[in-house]
Amino acid sequence: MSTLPLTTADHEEYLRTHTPVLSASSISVTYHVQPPVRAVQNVDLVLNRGEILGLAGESGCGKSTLAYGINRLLKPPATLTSGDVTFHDRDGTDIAVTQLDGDDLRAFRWNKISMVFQGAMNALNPVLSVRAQLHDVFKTHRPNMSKKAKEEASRKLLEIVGVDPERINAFAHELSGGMRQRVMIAMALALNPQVMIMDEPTTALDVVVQREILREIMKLREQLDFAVIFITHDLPLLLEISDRIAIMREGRIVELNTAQSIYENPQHEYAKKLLGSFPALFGDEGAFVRGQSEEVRR
Ligand SMILES: Nc1ncnc2c1ncn2[C@@H]1O[C@H](COP(=O)(O)OP(=O)(O)OP(=O)(O)O)[C@@H](O)[C@H]1O
Repeated sequence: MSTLPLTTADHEEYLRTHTPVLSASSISVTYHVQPPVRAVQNVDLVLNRGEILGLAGESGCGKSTLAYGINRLLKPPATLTSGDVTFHDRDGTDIAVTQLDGDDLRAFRWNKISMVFQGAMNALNPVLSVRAQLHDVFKTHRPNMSKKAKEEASRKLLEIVGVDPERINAFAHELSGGMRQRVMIAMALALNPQVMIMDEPTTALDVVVQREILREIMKLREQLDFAVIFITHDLPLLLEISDRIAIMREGRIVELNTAQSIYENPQHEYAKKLLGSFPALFGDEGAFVRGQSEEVRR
């Protein structure tokens, strides 16, 4: 049984003026442990072309599990017990993501949807240079690319994410946390995906570096036209950067709305409670938080 998330007329209007890139319906995921954990229950979610969709909710509510389910990255003991995911490609074809397997699934992943994982900055291989790791992405997915083209594309990617291309020779331990995270984002961008899922991509970084990287992501998605599902329990941050926000609780999306509406006119009791737990959002300081949003958007 599906319970529809609360929303407002503004949101309906928003949906009418945007085009979906990814549609997920009735997604349910269970971890088969004792007792079983029904981590995601009958979730419907549409991601529109070029938008940033924030996924908020307290730790353990199922945000990462939903993202893994959508991108077919679940591993035992988790299984997708129900649901369909359809990717609406730029060229007009629809891809039934839940039906893909083997080589088709591997080709789809990273080409169409890429993911920046929680703690990604620690995911670089310590014994390979940045060059080797960037080249590897192309070697796997673009086997016909020449060495020269791989080098050019890798340097260009570093430039795009704000890392000096000369650092292509560096190893992970020679880079700051922010730089390592930028390299991970460069790898996620390498194949020009239409969707990027970012799971707490900046939580481990200090606030100034976080802001810089987020500003970069917002700029990039305008330049490169990809949509983002951005997962965090930092609701004030989502209010700044997202077009829409889905609020999850106990495996379900309880409210789905434009960021503006969630900020000004939250519908669900839990959304109100979440907003209320960030006192700085209200009063003069609250105005400052939204004010920054305009600055970040520029
Ligand atoms: N490998 C696992 N085995 C059993 N249960 C799991 C496993 N991984 C996650 N869970 C459970 O699934 C539920 C959803 O977890 P999930 O990590 O998706 O939440 P989250 O909202 O992303 O949390 P966080 O913000 O802490 O990452 C939680 O109850 C969690 O304990």
